[in-house]
Amino acid sequence: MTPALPANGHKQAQHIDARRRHHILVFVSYITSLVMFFYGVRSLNQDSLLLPLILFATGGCFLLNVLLYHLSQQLNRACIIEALLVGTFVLSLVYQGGHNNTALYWVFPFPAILFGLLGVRHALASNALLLLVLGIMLFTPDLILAEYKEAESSRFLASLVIVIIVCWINDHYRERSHAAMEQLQQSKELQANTDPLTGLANRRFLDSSLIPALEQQSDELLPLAVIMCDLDHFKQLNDQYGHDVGDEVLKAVATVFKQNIRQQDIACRFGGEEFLLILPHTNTTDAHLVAEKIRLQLSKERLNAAAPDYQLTASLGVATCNKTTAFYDAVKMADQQLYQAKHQGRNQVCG
Ligand SMILES: Nc1nc2c(ncn2[C@@H]2O[C@H](COP(=O)(O)OP(=O)(O)OP(=O)(O)O)[C@@H](O)[C@H]2O)c(=O)[nH]1
Repeated sequence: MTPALPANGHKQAQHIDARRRHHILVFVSYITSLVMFFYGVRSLNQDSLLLPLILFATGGCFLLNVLLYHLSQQLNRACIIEALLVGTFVLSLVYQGGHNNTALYWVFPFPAILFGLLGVRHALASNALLLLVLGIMLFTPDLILAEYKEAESSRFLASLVIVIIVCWINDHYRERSHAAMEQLQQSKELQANTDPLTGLANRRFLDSSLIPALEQQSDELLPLAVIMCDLDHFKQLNDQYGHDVGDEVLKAVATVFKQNIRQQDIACRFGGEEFLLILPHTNTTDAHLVAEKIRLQLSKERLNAAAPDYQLTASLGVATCNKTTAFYDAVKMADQQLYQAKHQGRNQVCG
C-alpha cells in the first residue's frame, strides 16, 4: 500500500473555510440585527406598522439564529437559516419599500453574503431565484405596496446582475485555486512520504502521518502489529551482481509486500534493505501468520536471470503496540526479534 492515512492539509483547509463562514455568519447576524432594530425604532412613528414589524421580526430572527449557533455549533444549519432570513428580509423590504422608499439600496450586500454563507453552487442558485422573484415584483407593481420608478427598477436589476456575476466569478475562481493548491500540497506530501525506488512509504511517513493518525483514530488502529523485515545477505547480492540488480530485487520485494498485505496495512521502507510492515487492528498471532506468509513468498521469488546464484530470503521480527504512545517501543521490540531471527540462522520469523 502507498502512504495515505490522514489528509492533514485537507482537514486544515476545511477548518479555515469553516472559520471564514463562521465570521461571515456572526458579522452579518449582529450587524443586521443592530441595523434592523435601529431602523425599526426610527420607523415606529409611521402610519403603518408593517415596516417596523418587518424590521423587528427579521432583526430578532437574525439574533436568535446566531445565538442558537453559538449554543449548537451547527454551522451548516445556521448558514442555511441565515440565507433564508436574508432572502425573506430582502423580499419583504422591497415589497414594503423601506424608509423613504430606499429598500433597493439595502439589497446590494446580500448576493455577496449568500456566496459567503452557502458556497458557489448553492449561492448562485439562490441568487438567481432572488433575482427572478425581485424582477417579477418590480415589474408587476400591483403585487407590491411600494412604488418604484420603472427606470429605477431596471437599473437596480441590471446592477444587481453585475454584482451577482462578479461575486460568482470571484468565488468560483477562489474555490478552484484553493482546490488546486490543496491538490498540489497533497501530491507534495505524498512525494515526501514515499520512497522513490519502491513506491512504499518511507520513514518520514511514520512521524508525519502514522503517529498523528494513531493519536486521532486509536480505536480504529489499535492493537497495531509491526513486522520488521530485513533481507538476508543482501550485501553479497550487491557485491556479486551490482547495485542495479540489488535495486530490482528491492522493487520485487516491495511487490511481494503489496500483494500479501491488506488494503489498510502499510509497507514502509525503513532503511536500505530493511522494511517495516504496519498492520492495524491485528494481534500477535495474526501478525505472525502474515510474517510467515511473506517469508515464504520471498523465498519463492525466482531471480534466476538477474542473480542466478542468489537465493532471496528474509528474517522477520514481530511485535504489537496497544497504546498510542508505544509505537516506537513496538518497533524497537520487532527489531530485537529480527536480530534474534538473524542470530538463529536467518530466513525465519521471531516474536
Ligand atoms: N542495491 C541497493 N542496495 C542497498 C540499498 N540500500 C542499502 N543497500 C545495501 O544493502 C546492504 C546491507 O548489508 P548488511 O547490512 O551488511 O546486511 P546483509 O548483507 O543483508 O546481511 P544480513 O542482514 O546480516 O543478512 C549493503 O550492501 C547496502 O549497500 C539500495 O537502495 N539499493
